[in-house]
Amino acid sequence: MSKYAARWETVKVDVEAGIGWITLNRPDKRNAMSPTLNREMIDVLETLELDEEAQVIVLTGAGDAWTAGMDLKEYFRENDGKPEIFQERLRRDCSQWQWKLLRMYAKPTIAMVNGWCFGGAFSPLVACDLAIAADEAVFGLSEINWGIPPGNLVSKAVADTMGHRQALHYIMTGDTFTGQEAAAMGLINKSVPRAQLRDEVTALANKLLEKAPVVLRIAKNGFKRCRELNWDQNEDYLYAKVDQSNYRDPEKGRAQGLKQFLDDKTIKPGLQTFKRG
Ligand SMILES: CC(C)(COP(=O)(O)OP(=O)(O)OC[C@H]1O[C@@H](n2cnc3c(N)ncnc32)[C@H](O)[C@@H]1OP(=O)(O)O)[C@@H](O)C(=O)NCCC(=O)NCCSC(=O)/C=C/c1ccc(O)cc1
Repeated sequence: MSKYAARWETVKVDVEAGIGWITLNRPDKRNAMSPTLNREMIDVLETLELDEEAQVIVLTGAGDAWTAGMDLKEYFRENDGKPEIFQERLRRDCSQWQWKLLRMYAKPTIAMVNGWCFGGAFSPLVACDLAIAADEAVFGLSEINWGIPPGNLVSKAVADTMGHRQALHYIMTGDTFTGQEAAAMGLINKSVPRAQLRDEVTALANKLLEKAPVVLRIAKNGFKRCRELNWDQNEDYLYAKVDQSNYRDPEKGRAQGLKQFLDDKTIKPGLQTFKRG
C-alpha cells in the first residue's frame, strides 16, 4: 500500500522505484481543478520535494482526463460574489502549485497527458520540465468558448512553447488539437499511443534517475531563468550556476564524469551518461 494512501482527497500519490506518480484524482469531474485540489497540490508538491524516495515526479490524471482545466463550478461560480480578499487567495493557491512551485521544482517533472487537457491545465503542463502525451489526448484553450480570456499564466505558457500564430489561433477559436499536433507544435516533447504512454514516461524518468540530481536541477532551472535575461546577464548568471553546481553537487559528478572518460575510458559522454556511485 502506498505510504500516501488516502492522505489527500483529490490527488493520489504513489512512489515506486524512484518515481513519484501524482494523479489528479477527480475522474468523475474530469480532474477539474477545484479550490480543494489546488490547496492539496501545494501540499503534495511540498511533501514530495522532501521525499528522498521520489527523485523524478510524474503528473498525470485519473480516467480519461489529464485535467479539464479550472473547475467552472467550484472555482468560478461558487465563489462569485465572495469578498475580494477571498478571491485573491483562491488565485494565489492556483498559481502557487500550477507554475510557481512546478516551474522551478527541485526535482525533474514530467507531465504525462493521458487525455483531456483544457484551459488552466496549460499552466502546469508548461511548468513541468517535460511533457509526453497520448496521441489520443485532446487539448484546447477553451476559455473563449465559455466567455473569458485565458487567465492565470496560460497565455504566457503557450507563448513560451507554441508558435505565435498557432497560440493566437487556439486562443481565439477554442479549437481542439490532438497529442500528435501538440508535439508537432512544440507544446509537448512527443506523443505516443495511449497504450504505450506509461512505459514511455517510465523509460524517460529512468533516464533522468541516472543523472546527478543537483546538476540536473541547476541545469534545468538555469535554462528556464536564462530565457528572461539578456546575453551579458546570461553569461554571468550561467557561469555562476556552473560554479554553484560544482560546489553544491555532493556526488562530484563532474570529477566522476571526467575520470570515467579520460582515465578509465569506460564512457563516452557524447553517447552515454557517467555511472553514479
Ligand atoms: C470535453 C470535456 C472535458 C469532457 O467531456 P465528457 O467526457 O463528455 O464529460 P462531461 O462533460 O459529461 O463531464 C463529466 C463531469 O465533469 C464535469 N466537468 C468537466 N469539466 C469540468 C470543469 N472544467 N469544471 C467543472 N466541472 C467539470 C461536468 O460538469 C460533469 O459533471 P456532472 O454533470 O456532475 O457529471 C467536457 O467536460 C468539457 O468541455 N469540460 C470543460 C472544459 C473547459 O472549458 N474547462 C475550463 C477551461 S478555462 C480555465 O481552466 C480557466 C483558467 C483560469 C485559471 C485561473 C484563473 O484565475 C482564471 C482562469
